[in-house]
Amino acid sequence: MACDEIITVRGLSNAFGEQYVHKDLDLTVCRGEILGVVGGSGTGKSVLMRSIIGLQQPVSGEIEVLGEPMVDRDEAEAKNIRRRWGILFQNGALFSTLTVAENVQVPIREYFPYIKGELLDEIAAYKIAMSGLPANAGPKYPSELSGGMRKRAALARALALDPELLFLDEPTAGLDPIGAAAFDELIVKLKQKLDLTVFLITHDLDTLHAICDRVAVLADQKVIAVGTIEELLAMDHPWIQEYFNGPRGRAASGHKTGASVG
Ligand SMILES: Nc1ncnc2c1ncn2[C@@H]1O[C@H](COP(=O)(O)OP(=O)(O)OP(=O)(O)O)[C@@H](O)[C@H]1O
Repeated sequence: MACDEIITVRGLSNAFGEQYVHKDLDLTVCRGEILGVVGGSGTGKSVLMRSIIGLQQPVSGEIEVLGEPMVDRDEAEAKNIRRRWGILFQNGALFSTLTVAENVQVPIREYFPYIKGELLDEIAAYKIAMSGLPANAGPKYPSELSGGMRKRAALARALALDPELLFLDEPTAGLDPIGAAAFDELIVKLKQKLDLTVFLITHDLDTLHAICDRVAVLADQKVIAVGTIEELLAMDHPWIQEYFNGPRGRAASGHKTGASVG
């Protein structure tokens, strides 16, 4: 099937001082897919995500998201584009002094200040339910939630503005295997219901096998390969072989969850 490009990265280079994280990196994400992004620690997965969402100014290269160029956009234009995606940062990044419901309301208040009172509460409650949290989670503070519930609360906030695109940075890190599998299933369900495209950074081999349509591998400052796990396994790159075909990779391929992609 032809790829309807929702994210296009061409010739991207990122550096901190003299240290290059990416050099001439290319990546395409197709509308409707769950793209897994993997790579060793420090290969620049988070920096890549930050570049795509406009939080990291690249040294060079072009980035287009939802048909809009992202590099050097002025703030007003960038703000309009930002409302079309949701982000779940690595640590959840919830505001600790706000309740779950108030956290979910933050982006709605920012972009739709005329939505107030009961309607605002209802939208937040709907997003909280959609993320698989009980209704009584709304008035709780992040510190009163388990790690898994905090992830779901952060997901509810990421879904607040009905995004077309969802960025997830290691969503299952720190969850027990049952919690992680449940989170994977939730992502697939939401993707199908809401027609989402998902950019998913993960180290979790179970997640890759269970829900990703394609996987992009970062190494040597580039995306060295993109494809289904089967396609990647056919490549003889040592990191890919060790990662997917090592003991943990083989175990994960035999323990897929009931989640399916569609
Ligand atoms: N703000 C920053 N200032 C300086 N260096 C940074 C900054 N952010 C990231 N880096 C460096 O860029 C490199 C890539 O970092 P990044 O967080 O993207 O890696 P990652 O692949 O997401 O790693 P992990 O899997 O451990 O989360 C690292 O060497 C890191 O130290």
